[in-house]
This record gives sequence, C-alpha cells and structure tokens, in this order.
Amino acid sequence: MGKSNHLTWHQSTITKTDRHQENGHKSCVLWFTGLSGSGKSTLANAVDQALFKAGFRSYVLDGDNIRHGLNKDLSFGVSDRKENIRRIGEVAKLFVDSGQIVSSAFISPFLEDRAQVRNMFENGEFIEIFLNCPIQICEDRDPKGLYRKARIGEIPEFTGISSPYEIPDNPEIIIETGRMSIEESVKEILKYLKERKIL
Ligand SMILES: Nc1ncnc2c1ncn2[C@@H]1O[C@H](COP(=O)(O)OS(=O)(=O)O)[C@@H](OP(=O)(O)O)[C@H]1O
Ligand SMILES: Nc1ncnc2c1ncn2[C@@H]1O[C@H](COP(=O)(O)OP(=O)(O)O)[C@@H](O)[C@H]1O
Repeated sequence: MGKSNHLTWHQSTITKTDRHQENGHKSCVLWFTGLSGSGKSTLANAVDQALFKAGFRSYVLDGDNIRHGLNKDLSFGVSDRKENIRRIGEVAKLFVDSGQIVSSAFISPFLEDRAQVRNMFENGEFIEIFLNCPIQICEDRDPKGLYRKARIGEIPEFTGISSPYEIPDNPEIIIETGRMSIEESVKEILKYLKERKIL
C-alpha cells in the first residue's frame, strides 16, 4: 500500500495495444541479469542498437547510469539492492506501457526480487536473460577494475565475492557469454523475439 488512501488510478486514453499497433511491434522488458563483467551493458546496448537500426522503439536502463540519478540514494546492501530492483521494475513497466522494448542491465542478484518484478508484468512481457559466465572469466575481463578492488577489500559487499548472486531457476534465455561472441548473443535474443512474435 502507498502512503495515502486517497489515490485513484487514472486510465490513459491511449492504450498499450494502441501503441503496439502504431509501432508495428509489441513491447516487453529484456531483463539482463548476471555478475559484474558478464556482459549486461554490452549486450543490452548491442540489442538496443540492432532494434533501433531496424526501426523498433527501444531503450536501455543501465545499472551504473540509474545509480547516478534516480537511485543515487541507494547502497549495495541487501535491502537497498532490493529497492533498486523494485524501482527499476516500476520504470521498466512504464516503458513497456509506452510501447517500447526496454533492455535493463542490472546485476539483480536475488531470485525473490526478480520474481517480484516478473509478477508486475503480463504473461510474456518479462523476458529474463541470464548471462551465464564463470566468475573467473568476469574477473579476468574486469572491465572497470572492480574485481581487483573487491579482492583487496576496497569494495565491500561485491557480488560474487562478498555478496551472493542467486542463479535464475527458469530464465527465458540463457547466454553463455564466456564462449559466445557478442554478435551470436544478439542474434539469439533477436531470434527469441521473432519466434515469440514480439517483433
Ligand atoms: N558492491 C558492488 N557490487 C556489485 N556492483 C557494484 C558494487 N559497487 C559498485 N558496483 C557497480 O555497480 C554496478 C551494479 O549496480 P546494479 O544496480 O546493477 O546492482 S544491483 O542490481 O543492485 O545488485 C556494477 O555494474 P556492472 O559491472 O555493470 O554489473 C558496478 O559497476
Ligand atoms: N558474448 C558477449 N556478450 C557480452 N559481452 C561480452 C561477450 N563476449 C565478450 N564480452 C566482453 O565482456 C565485457 C562485459 O562487460 P560489461 O558489458 O560492462 O559487463 P556488465 O555490464 O555485466 O558488468 C566487455 O568487455 C565485452 O566486450
């Protein structure tokens, strides 16, 4: 429940279905989840670029970026990560209502938090994409030098090292980014969207 009992939902005049018809495609959230360095930002942006070039309406919500603004009040403790994902879920829902394909790139380490976001969407709208990549590979990549800092104790509660990552139990798509190229990974995701008639 919200903080007031005096709120009334206002139905928008233009429906999500109207927007789908106008855009010529359905909307959904591509929920990328995985360790730091598993490839979330890279793939979310590559998929977004492919969709944009092909004339689809799409957008990326990225962990680092959102934590600079909307969620800059949140830490990496368990309850703040939970709140982070709850807010992103709400933002992603707005994008889906607006008729777009939104790619979200957040570690989102907890099963329960991802399940709660999934429950906010209609059937088929929430597409969980698990970037399955061994931590050794993520750590070797270390694109931002964060694993090195986490190993020497400069970053507390670092996912995979001093904070848990709960593996998805039934994701729609699994991409092994340790052995697949970026191009192959993008193709796999676009194939899924076409098969499900989202595109
Ligand atoms: N302690 C700790 N653990 C994990 N990650 C950390 C931490 N501190 C900072 N960072 C940086 O923040 C990015 C992850 O933010 P998220 O919002 O995706 O995290 S979470 O979903 O709330 O767990 C993450 O981005 P990615 O590397 O793209 O995953 C890091 O750049
Ligand atoms: N199949 C792949 N998908 C995504 N990234 C890949 C893949 N193969 C190699 N990489 C590399 O892995 C790194 C992933 O970094 P990044 O996208 O920042 O990860 P994250 O957002 O999960 O922290 C990049 O340097 C990227 O070029």
